[in-house]
Amino acid sequence: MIFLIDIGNSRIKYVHRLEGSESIKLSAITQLSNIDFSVDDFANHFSQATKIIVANVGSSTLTDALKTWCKTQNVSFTQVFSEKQKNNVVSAYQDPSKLGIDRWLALLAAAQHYPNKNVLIIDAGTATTVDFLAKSGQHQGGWILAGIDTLRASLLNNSTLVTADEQANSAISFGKNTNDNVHNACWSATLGMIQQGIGQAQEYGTLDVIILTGGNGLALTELLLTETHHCHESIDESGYDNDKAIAKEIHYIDNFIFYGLQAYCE
Ligand SMILES: Nc1ncnc2c1ncn2[C@@H]1O[C@H](COP(=O)(O)OP(=O)(O)O)[C@@H](O)[C@H]1O
Ligand SMILES: CC(C)(COP(=O)(O)O)[C@@H](O)C(=O)NCCC(=O)O
Ligand SMILES: [K+]
Repeated sequence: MIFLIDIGNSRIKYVHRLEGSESIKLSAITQLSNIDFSVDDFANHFSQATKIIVANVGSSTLTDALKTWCKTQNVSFTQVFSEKQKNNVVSAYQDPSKLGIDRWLALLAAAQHYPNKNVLIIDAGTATTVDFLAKSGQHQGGWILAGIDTLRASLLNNSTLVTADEQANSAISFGKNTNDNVHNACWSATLGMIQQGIGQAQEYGTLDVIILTGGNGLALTELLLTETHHCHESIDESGYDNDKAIAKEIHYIDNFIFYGLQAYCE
């Protein structure tokens, strides 16, 4: 059984490939907090593995241990790294090896799922990243912002009277207590970056697809759909659409980077 593993700075996520007859399907995602996962867990999770393909943006401790474990179990181990080019995708980075492998894999997945389309990718995890892939396959770069939880933690760790709960549902209305002021600002700032990213992407022409993924991807997709007009809703008296559609398609895909990892299975 082939396992595809994505190690982020907060959570480890993995799927295994369901070798079907016609097309390769992926299992549901298993998601574990990094603090709840260690060498002792490998046998529990990967005992059926014949091959492991891993992408890691965290410390190498886990991947070093996993590589050793695979050797003892006679399991094939491959760790993937960002490249200058793969298939028709070309990295924008001056040093392509420095682009987060999760971002690189999402670019490959976007090119495979939406060929010849302008695609904006938002991966909302420990950090919220934005990447723009032009229809030519040329990555145009992006942004890295502290993720929703990271924004909140940075504020709490650097102030005295500011307090906030661990998690709160996503909202961007003005808060009337400290907790809501902190939480709603994190969501509003992140949504604002996404809206700025849409504007930057539209400089390259029609934005065909927006993909959101990552732990906070679903909440941000819902916010984007409700808070931003995504269709021609208002025509002013001059008859001009004064509200350009932001994209033809907006999708939340929770296991998006695993499709990019698939490109390294062959
Ligand atoms: N059930 C959950 N467990 C942990 N984090 C969650 C959960 N649901 C949403 N999140 C949010 O997702 C973020 C982690 O997303 P993820 O994409 O797994 O991060 P990374 O790839 O950086 O490890 C957390 O910071 C938190 O804000
Ligand atoms: C920005 C990231 C930390 C996001 O990772 P995550 O939020 O999934 O932990 C990761 O893509 C990364 O480590 N990037 C390297 C720096 C760069 O992409 O320029
Ligand atoms: K991630």
